[in-house]
Amino acid sequence: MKDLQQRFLLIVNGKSAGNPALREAVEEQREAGMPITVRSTWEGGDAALFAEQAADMGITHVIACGGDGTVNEVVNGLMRVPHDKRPALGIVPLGSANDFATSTGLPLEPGPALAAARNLTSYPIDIVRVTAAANDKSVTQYYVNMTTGGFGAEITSTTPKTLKRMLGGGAYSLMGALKAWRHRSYCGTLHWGDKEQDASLLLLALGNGRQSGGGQVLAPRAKLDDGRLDVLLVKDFSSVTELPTLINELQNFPAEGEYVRYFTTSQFTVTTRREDPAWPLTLDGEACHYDRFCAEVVPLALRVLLPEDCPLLSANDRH
Ligand SMILES: Nc1ncnc2c1ncn2[C@@H]1O[C@H](COP(=O)(O)OP(=O)(O)OP(=O)(O)O)[C@@H](O)[C@H]1O
Repeated sequence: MKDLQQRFLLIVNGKSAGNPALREAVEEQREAGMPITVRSTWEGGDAALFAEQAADMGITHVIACGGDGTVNEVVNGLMRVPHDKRPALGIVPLGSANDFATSTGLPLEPGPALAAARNLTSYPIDIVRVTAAANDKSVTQYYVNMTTGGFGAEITSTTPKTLKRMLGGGAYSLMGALKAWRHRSYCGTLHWGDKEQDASLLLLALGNGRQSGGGQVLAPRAKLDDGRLDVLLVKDFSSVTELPTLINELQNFPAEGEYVRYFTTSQFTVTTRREDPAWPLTLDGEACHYDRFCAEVVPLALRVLLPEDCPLLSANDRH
C-alpha cells in the first residue's frame, strides 16, 4: 500500500553510472515493484538541480547515489524546495569516504542500500545553513554532516586518498601527522550564544553528524535531530611537549580543556580580520575558503531514510 504512493528518483554521480552492482540493484528493485527513475550527473551542480526539480515530477524520495559530495549537493537542491513539498532523502553510498552513511549505520553496498531505501522509515533531521562571504560576495550553502575548518579542512581537501585512509585511525594519528607534515593555525573571532572569543585554532569542527575526512570522529556526541551543532575547537600549540595533553584531550573531548573545547550551540560565527587569511573549510567534504561565515541549524528541515536504531537519532540516545 505504502509503495503505491511512493516514487523514487535516483540521482547517480556520473562517475558511477556504469557501476554493475548499482545497475543490478535497480533492476532487482524495479522487478520487486519499486517505481524508480534514474538521472545521472554530467558535472558539479547537476545533482542539486535534479533534486530541486524532483518535487515537480511527483517524486517522494530522492536517493543520492554517490559519495558525501553527492549527498551534499542533493541536500542543497532539496533545501530549495518549500518544506511541505520537499521529498525525503535516501542514500546509496558510492564514494570513497561515505562518512554520513557509515556513521548513520546505512548499508554500504548498492544492493542492500537500495533495498533499505525502499523499506526504511524517514526521520526528520536538522540541516545546517552556512551564510558566508568570499571576495565580497555572499553565499548560502547547506550541509547535513559536518563542516571542518583549518587544518582538518586542509587535510580533507588536499591529502591524497591513501593518506586519508591511513589517517582514518582517528584524531591522534591525524594530529601527529599534521604536525610532522605542515603546521599552521587560523585566526579569527568566534561568536556563539552570548559568547565572543578571539582564537588561534588548529582545527574547528561543526558537527550535525559525527565524522568526516574518511572516519575521523570529531563530534562524537552529535545528534542529527537535537537542534544543535556539536562544536570542537582545537587550539594551536607551540611545542611538541604540549602534544601529550592535546592528544589526551582529543580522546576525551572535554567541555573546557587546555587545548580542546567541546560544546553545543544552535549558531556559530567566525569572522577574520582583513589581514588574516581566509579559512579553508570543507562542507560535507567539499572544499571552500571564506573570510566570514555563520553556521546555523535549520531544525528538522529534511526527512531522511535511516535505520531505526541509527545512533545519531535522539530516540536512540544512550548517554
Ligand atoms: N559525471 C561526473 N563525473 C565526474 N565528477 C562528477 C560528475 N558529476 C559530479 N561530479 C563531481 O563529483 C563530486 C562528488 O563526488 P562524490 O562525493 O560523490 O564522490 P567521492 O569524492 O568519491 O566521495 P567521498 O566524498 O565520499 O570521498 C562533486 O565535486 C561533483 O562536482
